[in-house]
Amino acid sequence: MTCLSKEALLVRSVLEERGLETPMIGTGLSSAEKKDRIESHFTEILKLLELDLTDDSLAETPHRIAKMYVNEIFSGLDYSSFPKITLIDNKMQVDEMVKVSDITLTSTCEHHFVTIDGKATIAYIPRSKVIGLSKINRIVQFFSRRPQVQERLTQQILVALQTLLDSQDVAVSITATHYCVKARGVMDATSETTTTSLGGIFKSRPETRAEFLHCR
Ligand SMILES: Nc1nc2c(ncn2[C@@H]2O[C@H](COP(=O)(O)OP(=O)(O)OP(=O)(O)O)[C@@H](O)[C@H]2O)c(=O)[nH]1
Ligand SMILES: [Zn+2]
Repeated sequence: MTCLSKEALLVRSVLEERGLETPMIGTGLSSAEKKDRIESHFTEILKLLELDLTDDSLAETPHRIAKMYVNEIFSGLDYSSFPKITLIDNKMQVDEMVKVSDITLTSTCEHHFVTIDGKATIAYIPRSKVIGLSKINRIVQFFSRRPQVQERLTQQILVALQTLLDSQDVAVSITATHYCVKARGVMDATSETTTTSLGGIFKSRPETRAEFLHCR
């Protein structure tokens, strides 16, 4: 069994406590076992669609999907993929907002298992700790690599950062295109969805909230 980092364990326990963890059941299966089983089920799905799996283009598709689910697009279901977090003491006494804009976000809609394609903007006010910038992008990436609803994704990122920074003063905004809205169903090619989660001073102080929401 992989040993989880103390940051991964802490974030998971706070999300569970707050009822924000992705609903999961434990199977006890290894990654290799999961991939084997997913491959075999996808073989059945493709056959039910009457696709010929002896065709050289399709033959490896169940295997590719299994690998993609476990190693890539759903790897954030496993806390052993939680990023290594670098925090440094705020010796430089930064007390103004640090904001990272337009973070690439690619996730998967849990209702239809198609892509959510968006961008995240994240800000925090440093207190005792400053976080390595790329770690913010990596946390976005980790929680995006799950079947998601955008509202939960936004909250998970907020609470993970609040926990790691030991401060409530964090803000997260996500704007995304849902391919379940764009490429099927209602077929709306232009609408975007914005979700925002604000903590601490971002919620309580209108000027800070406005600076986050309106200034680039
Ligand atoms: N709140 C929220 N809803 C989402 C998200 N992703 C997809 N949905 C919605 O989930 C709903 C599922 O509704 P259903 O009526 O069960 O599914 P459906 O028959 O495929 O519905 P249509 O998409 O309207 O064709 C749809 O309205 C989706 O647009 C998300 O991130 N947040
Ligand atoms: Zn959907």
